Amino acid sequence: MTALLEAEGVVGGYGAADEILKGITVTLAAHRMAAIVGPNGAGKSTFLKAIAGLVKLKAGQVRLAGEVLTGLPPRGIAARGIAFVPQESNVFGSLSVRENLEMGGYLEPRATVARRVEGLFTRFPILAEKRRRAARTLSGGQRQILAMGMALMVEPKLLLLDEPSAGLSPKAAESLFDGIAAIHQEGTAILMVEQNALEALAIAEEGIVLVDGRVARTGEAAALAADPEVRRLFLGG
Ligand SMILES: Nc1ncnc2c1ncn2[C@@H]1O[C@H](COP(=O)(O)OP(=O)(O)OP(=O)(O)O)[C@@H](O)[C@H]1O
Repeated sequence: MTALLEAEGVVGGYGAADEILKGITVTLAAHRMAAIVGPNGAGKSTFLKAIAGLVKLKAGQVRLAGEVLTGLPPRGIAARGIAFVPQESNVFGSLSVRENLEMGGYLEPRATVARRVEGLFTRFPILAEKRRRAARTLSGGQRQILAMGMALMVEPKLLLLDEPSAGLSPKAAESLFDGIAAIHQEGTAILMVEQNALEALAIAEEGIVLVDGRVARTGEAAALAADPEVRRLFLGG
């Protein structure tokens, strides 16, 4: 079986600091969910951006279903089925919830957009309830749901989530993780970077521990979360 996502020997970073990622190899099968965890500054967010085409690769390759993505602009990568939800500024504050969702699908035919918006309203009743409200009036958790909803408007094969629970209360984070688990159960592959490592590993199937730009451990998420050495060395106890 061809892996959905293959990152091979990925080296990259920003400007002069072009080796934040020091050779990362990761694969993800279709419909699977992996959580990327590890200490601050390990390069977790940078790795997601490298997959999305927002960080230039100095070496290595990224493939989706066997097709090489390396060198494509972010738009080209998105068109092939990868949707990236950044940590911040991921909704249009002055637009309504419905308009934000419509923006997410602006390249799709109108009837498709209408159908998918209705589907998201069913999946996330809070979005239906607030459909006419400006996105800036939503709570942090609701805004993250909306940002994921916008990404889902193109029915991506792979959803990249950059610290979706950042800044949320524990209760809001829990509810957000329920939403992410539901999206995954409906068949979308997810690669998620999280500070809330144990919560993320609890809903993911696979775990990837990044430390200083390298893969320190990979494995079944539940096994990693239960491993005392992983907890002590990489997850802060
Ligand atoms: N736009 C940028 N320009 C230059 N350096 C950056 C930029 N963004 C991040 N870095 C640096 O890259 C390194 C890795 O950052 P990254 O955000 O990927 O880490 P992380 O593992 O996601 O950790 P955190 O949870 O703290 O965000 C850090 O040293 C950071 O200072």
